[in-house]
Amino acid sequence: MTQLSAAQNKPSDGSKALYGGKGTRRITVRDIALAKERGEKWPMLTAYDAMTASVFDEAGIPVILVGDSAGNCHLGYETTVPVTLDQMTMLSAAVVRGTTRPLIVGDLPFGSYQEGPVQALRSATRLVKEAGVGAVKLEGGERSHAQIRLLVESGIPVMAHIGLTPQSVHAMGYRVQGRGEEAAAQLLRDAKSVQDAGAFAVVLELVPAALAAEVTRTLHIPTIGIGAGPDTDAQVLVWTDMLGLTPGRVPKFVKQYADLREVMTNAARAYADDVVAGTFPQPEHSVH
Ligand SMILES: Nc1nc(=O)c2c([nH]1)NC[C@@H]1CN(c3ccc(C(=O)N[C@@H](CCC(=O)O)C(=O)O)cc3)CN21
Ligand SMILES: CC(C)C(=O)C(=O)O
Ligand SMILES: [Mg+2]
Repeated sequence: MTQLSAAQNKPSDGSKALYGGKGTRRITVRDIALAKERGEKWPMLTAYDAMTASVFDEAGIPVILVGDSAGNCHLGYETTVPVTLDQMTMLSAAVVRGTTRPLIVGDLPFGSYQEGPVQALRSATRLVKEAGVGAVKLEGGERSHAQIRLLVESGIPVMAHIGLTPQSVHAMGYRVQGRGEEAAAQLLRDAKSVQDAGAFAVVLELVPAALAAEVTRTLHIPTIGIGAGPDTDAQVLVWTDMLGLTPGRVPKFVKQYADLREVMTNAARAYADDVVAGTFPQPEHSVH
């Protein structure tokens, strides 16, 4: 085992960076903290299954979020609201099994932590013990302070999530947050509150770029932006959005890096055409 060297300010496995580093052991929240000190930007992606997660591991993605966006991106619901803790436990366990290097963060679904800190600890404990995640994420700033505090005191690293919090869609819609003086001040209070509660990082969703930059300068924990401009410490995207697999509209902050829907549709049609024409299977696909 190599020792963590705070003096050299490097990840403990000797690799140079979260992304592009060569280490094979799991990335920890300590490595994430050191990246902010180095001023290093890093990428996060969601994943909901072992196979997709193994691709992102191979690509060097250092942090994978098993998002409750699995609700609309993997399970066919309209929103994230119906997703259950049982479902998140199963999907998180698959992502852990499919990876060796990335830190796996399990999203706590709606209804699994809002009752209070004790419920939050019971839910987070399932993701840690049954799925094997290295951290959990929950939505809310000041309103989730007590939950974050108890989880952190209990030894579970917590990623916070403020700005647009999709589990509250029925109350807030999918609107930009932190616009105007009052709302900006509230977002800053939320950011400081989750940091004070012990969160190791915070997602800023759909907030004005200048405000996200201010939060990033103010906090000592890393900020992870989604629709929050270029000046956060990290970025996150939903994997089916950036690879062109999400059915229907995607948020305008998404950059699409591939069109997997087209690739898969063409492949399925080519296979179907072969079957109908009798050109698949060929002798090499048969046993004799
Ligand atoms: N496929 C997918 N991608 C996501 O990024 C995502 C999910 N699902 N599900 C959970 C949450 C919900 N998110 C959303 C959903 C909708 C908008 C949206 O419609 N935004 C408008 C802008 C609204 C405004 O300007 O006020 C847009 O057109 O992008 C944004 C984020 C982000 N998360
Ligand atoms: C969009 C990210 C931050 C998320 O919470 C999810 O994918 O569920
Ligand atoms: Mg989520």
